Amino acid sequence: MSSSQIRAAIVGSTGYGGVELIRLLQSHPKVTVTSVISSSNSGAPIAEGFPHLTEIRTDLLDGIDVELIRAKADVVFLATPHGISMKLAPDFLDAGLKVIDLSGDFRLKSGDTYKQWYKHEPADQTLVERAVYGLAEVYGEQVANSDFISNPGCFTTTSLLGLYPAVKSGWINPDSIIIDAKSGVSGAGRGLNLSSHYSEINENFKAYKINKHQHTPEIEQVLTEAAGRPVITTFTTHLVPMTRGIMCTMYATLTERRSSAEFVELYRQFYEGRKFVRIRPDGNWPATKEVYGTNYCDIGFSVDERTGRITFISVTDNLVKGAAGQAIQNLNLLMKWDETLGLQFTPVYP
Ligand SMILES: NC(=O)C1=CN([C@@H]2O[C@H](COP(=O)(O)OP(=O)(O)OC[C@H]3O[C@@H](n4cnc5c(N)ncnc54)[C@H](OP(=O)(O)O)[C@@H]3O)[C@@H](O)[C@H]2O)C=CC1
Ligand SMILES: CC(=O)N[C@@H](CCC(=O)OP(=O)(O)O)C(=O)O
Repeated sequence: MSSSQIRAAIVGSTGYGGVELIRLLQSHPKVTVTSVISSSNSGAPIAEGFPHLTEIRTDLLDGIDVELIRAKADVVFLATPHGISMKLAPDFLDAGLKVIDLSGDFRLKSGDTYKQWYKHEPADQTLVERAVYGLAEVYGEQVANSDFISNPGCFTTTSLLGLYPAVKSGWINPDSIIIDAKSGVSGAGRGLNLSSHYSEINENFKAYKINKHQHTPEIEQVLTEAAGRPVITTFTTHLVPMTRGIMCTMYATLTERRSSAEFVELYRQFYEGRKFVRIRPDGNWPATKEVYGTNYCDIGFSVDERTGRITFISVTDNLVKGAAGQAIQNLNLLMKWDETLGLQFTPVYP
């Protein structure tokens, strides 16, 4: 292994986020996965539960052993549930590892807000402040100067990439924003629960966590920073009978008369040089299949002159840009590599 390469460990490697990290990192030119970790199944070959991973080099699941992982890895991804990441991160950071956490534990800067929305005690405030919020296209510079990244939520990434430039520029009234979000079922993770059974989901379309979704304060935290004043928003999530994909349809009132073409230009300038955000031309709106299996976020616009409102459509693959892909993009930024390393895929289509 050349000195420009690093070794990665994945905790929660038997979940959807962890398995996606394994898949994507197999083709990363500078990262070798040296430890895949399971809290419930250590010692077993990973291919036992995931036959599609038969070819991967590191095949035996390790347990959670900080000393062992420190000896084997330079960076650790925590693809673990809320409440668990906050218990694991301190020891890995103390051991000198870089940590990229996919959970919500370090995203909200206010412990009271975390407690209100996640319904359990927040992480240690010093660690919360140390974590850089890894919305890569917006906070990439801070990511590059950190060793501890809090990867954003999947809905949050999709919503914020679609809204941030418009709020930052003052082109929309942030108080008027409504976010209507839909996700494929893998967004709920691999664990079994009634609401994601086949017969509950198939040929069904349902809203959930209305006005209670944990990504609401995360979205508001970033929009507040963009607007320079407090922003609250309406955010509704729906489950769609598909495996991967998120679409956020978002509405806001314009502060001045502007055309869709002007929004296209504003966004192209804002995201110039950022390969994973693709701005659609006027009159062209993205669909989830057009980003499937990739780290892209595609965004389209439609200004309605009749109502003075704009509709934004933003799509991602929840497991890639919404989770494992953005986590790797953040690793690339943190290592000061090209942010696209190991992430240049063409969407799977049809
Ligand atoms: N699915 C998605 O689209 C997205 C998920 N996320 C976040 O990423 C994280 C992982 O999500 P996802 O992969 O979907 O979830 P899954 O439920 O599919 O997997 C979570 C994994 O965490 C491990 N785990 C559970 N309890 C513990 C524990 N006490 N200690 C250590 N590990 C534990 C389990 O593996 P084992 O039993 O083998 O240890 C399990 O496979 C979550 O925080 C989620 O909110 C973020 C964005 C999108
Ligand atoms: C379909 C589905 O259930 N999705 C999950 C979001 C998963 C995710 O990105 O969020 P966290 O990391 O914040 O859990 C949800 O709505 O809670």
